[in-house]
Amino acid sequence: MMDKATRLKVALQKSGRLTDNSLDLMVRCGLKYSRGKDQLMCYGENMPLDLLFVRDDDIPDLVQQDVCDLGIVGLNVIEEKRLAFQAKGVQPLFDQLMTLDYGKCRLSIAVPDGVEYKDARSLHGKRIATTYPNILARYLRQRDVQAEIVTLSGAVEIAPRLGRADFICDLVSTGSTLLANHLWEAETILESQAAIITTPVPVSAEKQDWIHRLTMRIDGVQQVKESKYIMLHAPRSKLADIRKLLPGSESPTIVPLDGNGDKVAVHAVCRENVFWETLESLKGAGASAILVLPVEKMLA
Ligand SMILES: Nc1ncnc2c1ncn2[C@@H]1O[C@H](COP(=O)(O)OP(=O)(O)OP(=O)(O)O)[C@@H](O)[C@H]1O
Ligand SMILES: O=P(O)(O)OC[C@H]1O[C@H](OP(=O)(O)OP(=O)(O)O)[C@H](O)[C@@H]1O
Ligand SMILES: [Mg+2]
Repeated sequence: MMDKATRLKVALQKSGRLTDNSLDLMVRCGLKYSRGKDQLMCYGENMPLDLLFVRDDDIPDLVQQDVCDLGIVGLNVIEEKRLAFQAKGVQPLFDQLMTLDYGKCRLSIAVPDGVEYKDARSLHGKRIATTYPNILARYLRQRDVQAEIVTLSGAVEIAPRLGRADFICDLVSTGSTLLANHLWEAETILESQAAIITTPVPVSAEKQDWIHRLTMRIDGVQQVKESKYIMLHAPRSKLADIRKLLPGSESPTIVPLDGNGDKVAVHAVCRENVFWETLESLKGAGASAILVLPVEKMLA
């Protein structure tokens, strides 16, 4: 096992929307861990990698200050911090390594029911409540709109009812929070999902190697989620039709069947979900003995 200085430190959200998915991702990448007594750290038992649990807003700073080598956080927070650093004349040091397939949401302007909104000019001279003042300020600046930004750290959706703002700029996913608060989504200003950020401060060769391995494993984990392995028998004459029906597959393996010159076995990895409709179409095209198997691990 490597010594402390060579162990990767990864910052994750302590408790919130990204926590379960982030921890699950690490486990799928092979991490076995034991949790510290204070619940603030997890120690990797089979990889030189430890997890730190913090507020998501602190993750870019921890990576910026090189306290952590990697952090998993939403693009919304990354962008807000990047702009906040720039506004203070500080060079943002963290780099974006890769995006992840969860935490998908958007930062949108929302308007109280019954209030009109045509385009960004409708915001002119108004008060807008948000947790993302820098992203909103950039949006307004780019459209030459002057408005007052009311920065709140949470519960932004109730600001109009409290008379603190005319509009809000907040995260939306299903839209149910807006609906419950009598607001409607007028415009999206940023699309977001979880991402991994990394310190560009040079790390040791061992750490770099583990960052590379982790990236490859995450790629593999994200790819297998939708992937299926299909096996079927097909008449040689129908192969072209059947190949067209295999969703998102690269060149399939074609194996002759012993004692049956007309038929072959087709094996293919399909990188998209395989629905019953696809199996029915395959059968209709002449396929038989169709098997669909889950893919557990994949390394490109
Ligand atoms: N409704 C949603 N659907 C999907 N992803 C979301 C949703 N809301 C937020 N997110 C993403 O998850 C991140 C964390 O959201 P959460 O609401 O847990 O943050 P928080 O309240 O700021 O937590 P913390 O206590 O860590 O500061 C957001 O920054 C965003 O990237
Ligand atoms: O469009 P929806 O699906 O309703 O999601 C949007 C809501 O989700 C997030 O809050 P979250 O529920 O994570 O709680 P929080 O406000 O305590 O951060 C976000 O801040 C919105 O309020
Ligand atoms: Mg937060």
